[in-house]
Amino acid sequence: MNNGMGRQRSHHQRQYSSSDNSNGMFLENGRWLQSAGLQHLQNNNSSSSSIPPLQDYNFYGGGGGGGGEQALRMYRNAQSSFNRGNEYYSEPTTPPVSSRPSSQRKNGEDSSNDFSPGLLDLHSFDTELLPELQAPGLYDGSSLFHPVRGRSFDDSDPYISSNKQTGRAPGLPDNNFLKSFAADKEKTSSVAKIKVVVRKRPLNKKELAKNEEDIIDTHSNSLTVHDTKLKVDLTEYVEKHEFVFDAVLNEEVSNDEVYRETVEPIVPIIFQRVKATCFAYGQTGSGKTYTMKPLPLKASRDILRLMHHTYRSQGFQLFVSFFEIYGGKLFDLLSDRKKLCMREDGKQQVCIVGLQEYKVSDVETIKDLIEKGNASRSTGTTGANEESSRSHAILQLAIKRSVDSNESKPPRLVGKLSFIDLAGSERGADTTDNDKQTRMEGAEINKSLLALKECIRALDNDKSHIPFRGSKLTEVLRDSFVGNSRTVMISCISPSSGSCEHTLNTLRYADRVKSLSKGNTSKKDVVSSALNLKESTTVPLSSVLPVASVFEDDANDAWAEQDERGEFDASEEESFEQEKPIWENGKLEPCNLSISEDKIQKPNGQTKWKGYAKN
Ligand SMILES: Nc1ncnc2c1ncn2[C@@H]1O[C@H](COP(=O)(O)OP(=O)(O)OP(=O)(O)O)[C@@H](O)[C@H]1O
Repeated sequence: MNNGMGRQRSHHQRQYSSSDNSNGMFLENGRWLQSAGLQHLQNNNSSSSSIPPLQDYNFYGGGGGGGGEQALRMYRNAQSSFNRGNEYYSEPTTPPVSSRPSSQRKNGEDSSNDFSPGLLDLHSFDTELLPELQAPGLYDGSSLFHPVRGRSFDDSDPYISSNKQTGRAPGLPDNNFLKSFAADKEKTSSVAKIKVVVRKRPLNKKELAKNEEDIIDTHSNSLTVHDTKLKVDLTEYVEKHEFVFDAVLNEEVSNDEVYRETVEPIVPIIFQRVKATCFAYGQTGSGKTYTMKPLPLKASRDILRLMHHTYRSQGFQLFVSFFEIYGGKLFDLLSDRKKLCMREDGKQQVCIVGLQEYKVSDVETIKDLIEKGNASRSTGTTGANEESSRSHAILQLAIKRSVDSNESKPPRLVGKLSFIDLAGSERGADTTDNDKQTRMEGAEINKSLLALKECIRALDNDKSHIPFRGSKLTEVLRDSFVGNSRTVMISCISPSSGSCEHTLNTLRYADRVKSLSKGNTSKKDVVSSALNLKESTTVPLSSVLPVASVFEDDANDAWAEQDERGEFDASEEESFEQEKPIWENGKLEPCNLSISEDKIQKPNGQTKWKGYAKN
């Protein structure tokens, strides 16, 4: 865990930083905001930035003629130019977090412009999705341009109000709106249920100092692990393991690209009654927190953009909650680590009683909340990571809407996007120099990760009973795997030879999750396992020859291919299916893989393996 806000780095101490350490938090903001590509948010006084004129990019493909992809590209272009201009939506009427200490907040405050926490409980219907997205007159077009009754989001939106002044009707032209709504529905069904992405981090200083080698070769959506082993006669040989995923991101990929590949495609479908989850899995120190930390802020920025633009006048509201599971118990990270209870209602929906939800309408407030939550997380030092997450942290962005535009009733959940930064998993061997509490934490963490694996296995085997109750983590994750849900798993791996065993475990785990994907047949599973079996080939280390480094060039080539990948949709699932015969027919068939390997030594001690066929 690398969120050092307001935290001391004393060994074996759990730090529960209080949220009032805002100065430290803001000082540290810059570092991770930069990694999130949101450095413009660093200046807390920047809320006066002017709002750029927005055009209707018909984000969901309205306009016909394959407009979906084009619209998405235009939207992305708009986003990047928007970001380059260091501008973002802000709600000047929303007080910053720091001005409203939790002690002064009253539960149930319900001003749409207030930074108002709400309590999640069993009676608020929060866990049940709004049955159908019903914009008034949506399909008959009769009242498309009638603003919803009561206070809707755009009432306080400076951009929208300026539109009103210029006489432009709120809402999109009806044809486009209807088309885009229909396209939304299509879009929802076209996004794959489970997407598994692997991210390889660079070798760190410790690994370089130990002369550990980079044993992972990445391609566009596959990777090879070069596992050096010893025979009984102590001669070394290399075993190669090939894996195929939806995407493989190498050490040169930025957090922005990670977002584009993983979360960005699922943001729009949250408005279509979908619960989506993005979680990072991997050994301690593999980069889970580094990967997960920027994602919620980027996602909220896009959600707010959609709320302000595509879905304006629809009465959507965004709520943020942030809690952690530590030692099998739940703590509210936005409410002074208040202990929470998890309950199941009659419909087997999991409710977290007492969890504070904050209604938010600008990126700045969300940033402050995320900072506050991160500063309250439990971290500790393990043998493998100085700032290791000792908890599973769950940040949820919930989109809600008032029923029948009736503001007196609590808003109902439309969709939800959950981000889970899983605690680092450790082997017993890694814990030898840790104290008892750290070891017990490790055991608890391993238990929940094991429970997660059991659930995945049960789902994989179409078992009628899924052991979600095996841990708090799996109870929380339950709606990620069942019903109208989408899951993105980011498997983080270290490239170093010293982590080979962990890396293989992570990749096998990810392979297992991938096999849950919609449309995966047993045939595919067989192919998949056969694939990895066939491609585990051995090469004597004596054949390894040190030659000049071509590492940089190769990596760049690989990433030119990666960059050209379009948005993630069902066709990716299909292409995954379609790629199988290619694999079987020899593009990466065993003969290609068993050709002798050249091990190329880089000046910095990294190694580039060559000799496989690129796909
Ligand atoms: N892709 C990356 N590029 C550069 N540095 C990275 C990358 N991934 C991780 N790191 C660095 O590696 C270190 C460990 O990363 P991080 O804390 O995210 O690991 P973790 O998997 O969350 O560990 P734990 O499970 O113990 O919390 C951090 O210093 C982080 O900055």
